[in-house]
Amino acid sequence: MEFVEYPDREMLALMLADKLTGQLGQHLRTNDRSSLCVPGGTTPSPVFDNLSGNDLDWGRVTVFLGDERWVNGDHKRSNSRLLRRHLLKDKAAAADYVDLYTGDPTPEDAIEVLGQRIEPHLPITVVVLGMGTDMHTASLFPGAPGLEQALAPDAPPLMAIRAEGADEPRVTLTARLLRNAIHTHVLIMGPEKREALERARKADPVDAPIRAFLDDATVHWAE
Ligand SMILES: O=C1O[C@H](COP(=O)(O)O)[C@@H](O)[C@H](O)[C@H]1O
Repeated sequence: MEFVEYPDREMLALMLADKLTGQLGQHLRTNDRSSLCVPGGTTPSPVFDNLSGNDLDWGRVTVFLGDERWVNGDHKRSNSRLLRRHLLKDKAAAADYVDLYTGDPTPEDAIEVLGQRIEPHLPITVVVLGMGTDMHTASLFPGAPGLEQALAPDAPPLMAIRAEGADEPRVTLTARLLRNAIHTHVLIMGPEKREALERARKADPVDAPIRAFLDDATVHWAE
């Protein structure tokens, strides 16, 4: 694991956005298309705001979330809503977006079609993961029924998750897809998440799902 500490959140947002742009651009030099998998939640919007204005051949980039909350796209807890407001605008409006919310009554109803939507964009070129203070990442929550399967090397591409720590049913990419990304970044801010990261480093992925991704990740942190 590489750990990068920034003097402040603004600097983190600027420098991480440039790093992601560079890695996607480099990949596009030798490939027709690149894929960018990003987190939702409360942390990444400043990174997205910077990223959306960066020069990149966005028309050859496919963007999707690592997880989605099973709510309408205009709901305030929708991760897609966050992306539409902060990432899929400006220069990045040209990117292709694969929405994980289908409008089906439950995420279980959509799992098969979502697998088909994501499959053409694998392996993920660049994944950015967030983390909660409970050490969940994407919607891989400690204690969630099915978590062991979602962490297994033979997991399906996506799974529906219903966890105590989550307010609504979710859909998540499984560890198999997320771990196979070419470049892996973890984005965390604040002292509580830094402490959680230290706990996760000593834990088992079943108790601290973010642990499954740390060995190959660059962790970006600012107070
Ligand atoms: O519920 C979620 O939580 C994590 C962490 O979110 P944050 O609000 O603590 O930044 C996020 O990475 C995930 O995509 C989201 O659905």
